[in-house]
Amino acid sequence: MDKKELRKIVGDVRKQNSIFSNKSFLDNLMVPNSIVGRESESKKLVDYLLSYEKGLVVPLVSIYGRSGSGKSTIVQFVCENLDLDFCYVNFRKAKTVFGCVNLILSEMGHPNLKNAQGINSAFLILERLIKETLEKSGNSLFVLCLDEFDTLFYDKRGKPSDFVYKLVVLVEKLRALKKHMCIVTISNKVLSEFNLDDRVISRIGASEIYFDSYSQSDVLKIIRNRAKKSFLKKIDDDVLQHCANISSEEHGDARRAIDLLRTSGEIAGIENKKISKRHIDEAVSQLQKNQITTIISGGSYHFRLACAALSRLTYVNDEGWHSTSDLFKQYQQIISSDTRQISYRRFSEMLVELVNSGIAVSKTESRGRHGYGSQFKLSVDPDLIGNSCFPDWWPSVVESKKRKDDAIRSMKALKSLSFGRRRSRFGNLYGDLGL
Ligand SMILES: Nc1ncnc2c1ncn2[C@@H]1O[C@H](COP(=O)(O)OP(=O)(O)OP(=O)(O)O)[C@@H](O)[C@H]1O
Repeated sequence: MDKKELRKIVGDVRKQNSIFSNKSFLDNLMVPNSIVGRESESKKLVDYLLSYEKGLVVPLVSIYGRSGSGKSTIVQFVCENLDLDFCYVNFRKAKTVFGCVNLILSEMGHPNLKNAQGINSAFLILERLIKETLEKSGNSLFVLCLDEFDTLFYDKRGKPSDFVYKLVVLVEKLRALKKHMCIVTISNKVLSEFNLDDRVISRIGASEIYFDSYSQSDVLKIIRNRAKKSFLKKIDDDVLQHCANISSEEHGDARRAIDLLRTSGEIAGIENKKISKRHIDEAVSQLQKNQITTIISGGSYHFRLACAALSRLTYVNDEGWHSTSDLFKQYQQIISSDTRQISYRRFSEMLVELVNSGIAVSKTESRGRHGYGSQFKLSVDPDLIGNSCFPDWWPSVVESKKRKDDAIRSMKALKSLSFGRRRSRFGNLYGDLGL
């Protein structure tokens, strides 16, 4: 790249941003100054937390619901506006249980620990940091918010339940000092779906707050508010409605709506035009492409093979649902001969990862006397997945599909031709027979 090319990139980016007055209102990580609705969920959380004023707070509150339903936002908004100390951590970046502990420590200003230092010493440090924080502020309640709590349970070798147990023990230790701590877990799943030990379940109780998906009109209110603050010119309401409709197709998702609004603004900015419905539609495909590329580039070689196996079967056979065993066979065909295969069991876990990342959906189906088995279906375009996984290999799949389709077409043509010929040769006979 030379200076001229860089100048062009800078110009394009400025153009892209030209229609915004303040893009920070379209940042999904920012906690807004005001919240649309969600009074009853906020009240429930305040009820749980403020019960410390009467001497007892529940050790754990589980917040759960669909993505983009405002869980993280409401938890942070409530914590920021009450007299308490809190630490908000998103586990998304952690790969192990120990990594999760390190994320908490780092959020509290402590350098990362090495695995060899062990989880017990990590918890001793955490206890000290929490006590110091409460002493410094004079507050009596510390809230530990653990977002994307499910990540903890992806660590098959670690002991997620033990991690939660240690946190609950910490709550009890603080209680003995007349200080309080509440763990707030945030996830798409209900707590009972996690594999927690009985000793943990009996201690944490069942304090849950469910966040229902937003309705289309809730989403519209949220983006109307953001659009007013972030764009230089007013956006037509039918464009905002289109954006809210798309973001509520599956379930009301405020995050998706805000992302769509920002991306369509960037596309319209490059074209130097006002945002229209077309820009929203283009943003839909651009975001999907970006999301898939991020997931796939972050996945292991075997994860990409699992994606490729599902894409190939879907694309070549024009079929939706595929069993684990068919997908495993496909995986074995695609994998390069010099690479060691993963086991069938590990492969089925990988298919679950595919579902968790939103690339596929699954269902359980009866196989008669062979019990029940899982079936998987791609939720995005196979061409997009195939190309993102193995761009050198995918064209050969497209080519083989083309050959297969051509062969089917020729067969059909041949059949109709031979039938036509037969008709013409026996035309009179058919006619005489009234056929
Ligand atoms: N009630 C609301 N009022 C204003 N903005 C909201 C509201 N609910 C959600 N948002 C905005 O929508 C986006 C997504 O919200 P949030 O991250 O809280 O959802 P979530 O339920 O935690 O999603 P996920 O499960 O995917 O983490 C954020 O930009 C947030 O500011």
